[in-house]
Amino acid sequence: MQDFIRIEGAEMVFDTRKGRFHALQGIELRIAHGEFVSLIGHSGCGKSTLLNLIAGLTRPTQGVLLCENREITAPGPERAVVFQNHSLLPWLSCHDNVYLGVERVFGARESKAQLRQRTLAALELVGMSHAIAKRPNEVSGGMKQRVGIARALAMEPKVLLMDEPFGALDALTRAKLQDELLRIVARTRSTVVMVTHDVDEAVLLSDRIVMMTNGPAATIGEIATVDLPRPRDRVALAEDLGYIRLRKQVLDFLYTRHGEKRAA
Ligand SMILES: Nc1ncnc2c1ncn2[C@@H]1O[C@H](COP(=O)(O)OP(=O)(O)OP(=O)(O)O)[C@@H](O)[C@H]1O
Repeated sequence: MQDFIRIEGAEMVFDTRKGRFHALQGIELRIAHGEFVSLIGHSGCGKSTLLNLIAGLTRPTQGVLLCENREITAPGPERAVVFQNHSLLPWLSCHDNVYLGVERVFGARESKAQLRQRTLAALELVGMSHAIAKRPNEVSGGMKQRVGIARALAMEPKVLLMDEPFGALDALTRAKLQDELLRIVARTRSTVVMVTHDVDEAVLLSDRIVMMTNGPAATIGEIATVDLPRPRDRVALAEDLGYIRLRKQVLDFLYTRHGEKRAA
């Protein structure tokens, strides 16, 4: 399998007012084209820091990150990011929020009609065709998140980087969007790297789950391969022995072997 993203010996040290803070060390990871990889670990272990390195929003203090054999040195349209809080522009309609991203990527070579077509197709993919004229404050949290995902998908990124994309949603909306993401990714065959705190979400969606140790100097502790067949059905999986085993493997890692350190 050809590596699509390669992370070699990545380390991240932040300069803070209290001195240097060693967030990540010795990160080695290879992600194949079309793979869905989750990053899971306790709060503050460095999941977002690692995602930001892949996004090119920050540079590692040591090591190298490559996307298709090219070093990642800055953000690029081939690596779209979806954040927990949708980050839509409040003064633009849902349509225009997506259109803006589409225009940035394809505006130089495509007509306005083509750009509009891309925008509408992406909004349809996430089930938001009915609300294209609404502004973000006129739709629910789950709908805003869908528009954020549509904006990222419409830019046809080679990799979708998601930082707890469903973290701010209620459990039912979250389940619905997870199922939708499963369908979308099956259709688009996107490569996805997703940060999550949610063990069930990680097992349901991923091909591999990257479990991170606690910081400071967090690193990859273990990687679980999720060999459950797709398409996956959350209700059927609840009784699947493979699913239960994987869930336990991640829970053991997080709570038995790498329990969160508590202040005394
Ligand atoms: N710009 C920064 N400057 C200084 N320290 C930082 C910076 N960004 C992150 N950190 C520190 O690095 C560590 C990892 O942070 P990060 O946000 O990556 O963790 P996380 O696993 O994503 O946490 P959470 O699950 O709570 O979102 C934390 O201790 C955080 O305080």
